[in-house]
Amino acid sequence: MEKIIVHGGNRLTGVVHIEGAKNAVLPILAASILASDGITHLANVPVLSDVYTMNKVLRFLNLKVDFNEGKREVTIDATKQVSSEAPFEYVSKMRASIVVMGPLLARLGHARVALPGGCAIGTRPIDLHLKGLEALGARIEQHDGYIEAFADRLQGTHIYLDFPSVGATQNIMMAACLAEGTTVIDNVAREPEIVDLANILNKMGANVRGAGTETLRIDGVAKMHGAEHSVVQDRIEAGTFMVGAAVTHGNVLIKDGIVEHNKLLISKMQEMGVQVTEEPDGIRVIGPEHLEATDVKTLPYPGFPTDMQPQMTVLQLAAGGTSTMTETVFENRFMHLEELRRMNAQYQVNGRTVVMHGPTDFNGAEVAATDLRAAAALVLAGLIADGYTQVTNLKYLDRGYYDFHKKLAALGAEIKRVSVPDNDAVVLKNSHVNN
Ligand SMILES: CC(=O)N[C@H]1[C@@H](OP(=O)(O)OP(=O)(O)OC[C@H]2O[C@@H](n3ccc(=O)[nH]c3=O)[C@H](O)[C@@H]2O)O[C@H](CO)[C@@H](O)[C@@H]1O
Ligand SMILES: C=C(OP(=O)(O)O)C(=O)O
Repeated sequence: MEKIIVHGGNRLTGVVHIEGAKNAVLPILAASILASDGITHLANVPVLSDVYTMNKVLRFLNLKVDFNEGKREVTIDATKQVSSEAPFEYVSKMRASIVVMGPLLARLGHARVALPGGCAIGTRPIDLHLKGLEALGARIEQHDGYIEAFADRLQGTHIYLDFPSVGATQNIMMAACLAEGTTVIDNVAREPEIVDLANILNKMGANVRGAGTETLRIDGVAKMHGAEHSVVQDRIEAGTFMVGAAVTHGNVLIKDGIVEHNKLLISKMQEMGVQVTEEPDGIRVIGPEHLEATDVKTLPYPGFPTDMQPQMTVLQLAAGGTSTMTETVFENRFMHLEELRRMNAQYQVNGRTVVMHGPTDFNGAEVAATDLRAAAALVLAGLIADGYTQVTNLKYLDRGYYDFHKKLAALGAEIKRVSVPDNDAVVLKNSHVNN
């Protein structure tokens, strides 16, 4: 078992480099299925376990995938016969593999993909993905835990999404690229990762307009080819380090940080007294001595991102007074709070809202991550806790953060990652544990 052990109390200072976005590269890797001609070259690919999983899915589908981790580059050859089945073994590891469905269906007229199921943060149905593909003319069947979709050639149409789902938008837009005629999709997701996907699709020969707005218009083309693309910066990794700087009273430059992508986070942090300024080479975050309370509600982009919610609650708990967080995107994304309670957090959950009472004197404790962003939040709390915090279940952290502990150590945190036999206790010099 691996653990991160952090000793709280150090300010974060310096410069941090941010990787390419997990949530952009996963659908982009799936998009490479559409290239029946030529090679796709991706740069700024983050070295994450989710990327390895998506690469395995693509290899299973008979694509040739080479990942040069040192250079952060992936090349994909999808010109050979592509297979149409993504089995449970992979899809169960990572829900995002469902986005191979649209490209497979569009290219092959058939896709058989294991049902992804839910995860710790919610039930996560895919009804909107399927409704969209059906509207494009696909026949959908569900049996033995698999979704199977068939279509001779998809037909362009007008689709209204009941909710701006990120995954549904991606699946439907990729399917529509090779459909006959024009597809208009209303109420789509507007995340920067959608814009990044549209950008590479267009480089691959597709005709997608409106990415970043509520309506996408896609004129179908007969064939697509490989392209070169550099993945957009990870706004959630950037936001996580911004919170780290703020909560430790630190002073950190998020190298090449994109203000536009984190507007709501920045405005909430400023409301709390954090200094956030745009500089020529990135975003500088300076944490105040005393943080003010604030109320936050998660919403689809450009609203406050649910993927920053757990990290933000650590900042709110550190602030003086009563703060609230309302989670509207996922129904079960407060599991990190139970672990933070073990570190002395005081709060009540009322339905989708948590009411937090700060400032919290966090105590170091042994805590377990329940999901990806929960893992990051627990490490952030450890940075300001009295004594030692041990965070386990790091497989979640590795889905979305590359060398998280090393980047924090480079900014001045006292932190290390250790490997211990499963039944061995690590003895810590922690006054709270020992007393
Ligand atoms: C790989 C990736 O990019 N993951 C992101 C993506 O996930 P993902 O694409 O799964 O998120 P969605 O936007 O689809 O889901 C948002 C909400 O809509 C619901 N829903 C979604 C589809 C559907 O067919 N029916 C339905 O009810 C979900 O259960 C959830 O409650 O967007 C989320 C919301 O910003 C982020 O938290 C995830 O990090
Ligand atoms: C919820 C997340 O990812 P996924 O949709 O891949 O589970 C996330 O990145 O916080």
